Amino acid sequence: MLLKEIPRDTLVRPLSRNEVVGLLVRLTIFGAATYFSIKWVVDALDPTRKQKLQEKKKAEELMKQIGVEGVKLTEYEMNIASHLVNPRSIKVTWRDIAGLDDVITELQDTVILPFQKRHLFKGSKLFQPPKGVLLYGPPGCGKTLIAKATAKASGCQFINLQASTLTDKWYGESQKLTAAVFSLAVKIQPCIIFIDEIDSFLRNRSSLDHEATAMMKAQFMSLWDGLDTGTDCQVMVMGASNRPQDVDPAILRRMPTTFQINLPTLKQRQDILKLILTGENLSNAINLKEIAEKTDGYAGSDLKELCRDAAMYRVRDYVRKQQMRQIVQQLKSNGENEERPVDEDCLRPITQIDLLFAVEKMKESKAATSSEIAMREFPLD
Ligand SMILES: Nc1ncnc2c1ncn2[C@@H]1O[C@H](COP(=O)(O)OP(=O)(O)OP(=O)(O)O)[C@@H](O)[C@H]1O
Repeated sequence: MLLKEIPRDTLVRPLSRNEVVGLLVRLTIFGAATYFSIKWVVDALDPTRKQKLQEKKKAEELMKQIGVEGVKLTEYEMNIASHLVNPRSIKVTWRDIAGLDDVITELQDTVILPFQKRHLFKGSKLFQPPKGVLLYGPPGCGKTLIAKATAKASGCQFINLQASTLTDKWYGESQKLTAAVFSLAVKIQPCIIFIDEIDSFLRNRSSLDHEATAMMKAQFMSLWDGLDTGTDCQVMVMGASNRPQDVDPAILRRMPTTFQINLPTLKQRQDILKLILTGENLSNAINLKEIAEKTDGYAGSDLKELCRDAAMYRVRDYVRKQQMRQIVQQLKSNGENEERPVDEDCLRPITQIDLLFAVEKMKESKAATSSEIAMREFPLD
């Protein structure tokens, strides 16, 4: 029907109440349908939608596990929450760390006590847990172990933040995620934000930095400073680094509490070996001091690898012995194809010779890798 065909009276007369209500209902339905259609199209076009849904699900499960319920999280906080570690699920305790008693005692006094005895320190800015702690030293010496044991002992929530979580995102997203790290930590406090290899994440700022990276670092620092405002804020950033000299000095200033975790001394190596071999079937003639003496310059992770290797020799021996027995049994049964069960069913104990073999093997592989690195650093042509 054309507009001019509509009677003039109908056009100029005021609308009745029912007509206004009907118009409003139609407009509302149309608006809602348009909104949901656009939202559906935008969601369908979002390349990260699937990942976001997975992260949301994981985050919700983790929040439930750690007993934080009824806290409303934004989409970005959900993303960060998927990196939460339930302190109760952490297996590492102080007893799993050998030779670092001094570091552990100091950590207990300066970091864990203020978290555990919150009521004693309430209201005082001086007795808050430090806002930043740095663990530094060569690789494989127990920094990650210490961070995990700290989270377990303090009972704090633990955000295990990977640099890539913040840096791999689209332009602008990394800043929103950085903000979410701190806002989430405050919502679920007491909380430790752990950043392994902090040197690669918050390294010396340079003019070569991408604009987004530079902004993210500046924002990280200002949010970190913001934690200082409340006396009851129980959030701490804990960084671990093999190369503290590469960490931005402005970041280092924010981590005044530092713990140096060096390569283990002779006594510490002996303690680490003893701990690693606890519960294993060892021969009586084991002399761990001799092994510790032969492993100068080895990290805790090297000692673990060495013990694993030593333990494997007896497995190889066992398998060979089994094979020999089978051959002998087959020969004895004069070609009868019948397979007899092999009686011996346990491994022999780990011996000193196994450990010494493992030391020699590791020395060779260390020499080979260091000469390979030297070749890479000083190419022949
Ligand atoms: N003091 C120690 N006591 C017991 N085990 C140790 C100790 N130090 C290292 N280890 C062993 O070495 C492994 C690696 O240690 P960890 O990951 O904590 O080292 P890291 O210093 O964080 O190394 P990276 O810098 O490479 O991350 C541990 O899982 C543990 O088995």
